[in-house]
Amino acid sequence: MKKEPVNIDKQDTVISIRGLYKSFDELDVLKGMDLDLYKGENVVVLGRSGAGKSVLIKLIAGLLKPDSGTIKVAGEEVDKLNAKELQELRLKIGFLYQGSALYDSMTVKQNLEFPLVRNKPNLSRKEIDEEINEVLKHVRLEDSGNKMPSELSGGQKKRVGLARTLILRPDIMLYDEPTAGLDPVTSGDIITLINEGQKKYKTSSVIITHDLTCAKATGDRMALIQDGKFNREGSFVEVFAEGDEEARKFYDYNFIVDT
Ligand SMILES: Nc1ncnc2c1ncn2[C@@H]1O[C@H](COP(=O)(O)OP(=O)(O)OP(=O)(O)O)[C@@H](O)[C@H]1O
Repeated sequence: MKKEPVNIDKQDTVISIRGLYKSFDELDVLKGMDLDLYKGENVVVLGRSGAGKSVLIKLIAGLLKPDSGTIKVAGEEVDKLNAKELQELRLKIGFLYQGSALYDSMTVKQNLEFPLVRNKPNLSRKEIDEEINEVLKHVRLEDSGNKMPSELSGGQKKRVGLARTLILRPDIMLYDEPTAGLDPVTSGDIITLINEGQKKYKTSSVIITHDLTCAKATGDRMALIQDGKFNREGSFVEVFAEGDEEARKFYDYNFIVDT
C-alpha cells in the first residue's frame, strides 16, 4: 500500500519543534529534537521501543513539560500557555490513544455526544444528531450507534475512538500506534480512515507507529528517532532504502516484502 500524494502547504507550519530536551531523572529521552509538521501533512514518527515517541506527542499536547526547547502548535508556544489557553489549544488537537478509552457504560452515540456537548454547549439537538451521524458514517459504523462498547470488536472500538476525536473537528491529529493489536485487514481499514480523514477534514497529523505498512501507507514523510533526535527524515525510501545499520534493522524486523 502506497500513500497517494496530497496537497501540503509548506508555507504553513502547524507544529514547529526546536531543540527539544526531555529527561526523567537520570534518563535523557529527547536530546535536542527538531521537527516541523506542515498543514495537510501526515508525518510518521518511527523509533525503537523507549525511543521517546509517546513522550513527544504528550509534549505536543501539553500533557508534559519540556526541560528546554520550544514547541509551537498552531502558532502557540505550548509551554507558555496558561490552563485556559492550553484547554483552547487542545480543542484543535485530536488524540487517538492506543486503547480507545471509550466509556463502557455509554452507548456508541453517547460516547460521541459526551465530548461534543461538553465542548460545544450551544448546539441544538438536531445539530448534535447530525454531527454524530456524520462521523459515524465516516467510520462506517452508522448502524452501531446504539451498541455498547462491549459489543464491538477491537477494530470497531478504534473506529469509535476515531469518530469521537473527529467530532470536534481537530486541525491536528496525534495517532499513537493506530494499528497496534489489529489484524492486517482491520489495520487496512484504519489506514484508509486516517487517509480519508486527512483529505475530508483537512487534518495535519503526527502518526506514531511500529507498523511499517501503516507508516508507508499513511505517511507523507517519515521521521526516525535515533538517540533522542530525528536523525533520518524524508520519504519512506529515503529513510530506509539507503538506510544506516539501525534503520535497516528496524526495517528488516518489520519484514516488508513489497517495497
Ligand atoms: N512519566 C514518566 N516518568 C518517567 N519515565 C518516563 C515517563 N514517561 C516516559 N518515560 C520513559 O521515557 C522513555 C520513552 O518512553 P516512551 O513511552 O516515549 O517510549 P516509546 O518510544 O513511545 O516506546 P514504545 O514504542 O514502547 O511505546 C522510556 O524509557 C520510559 O520509561
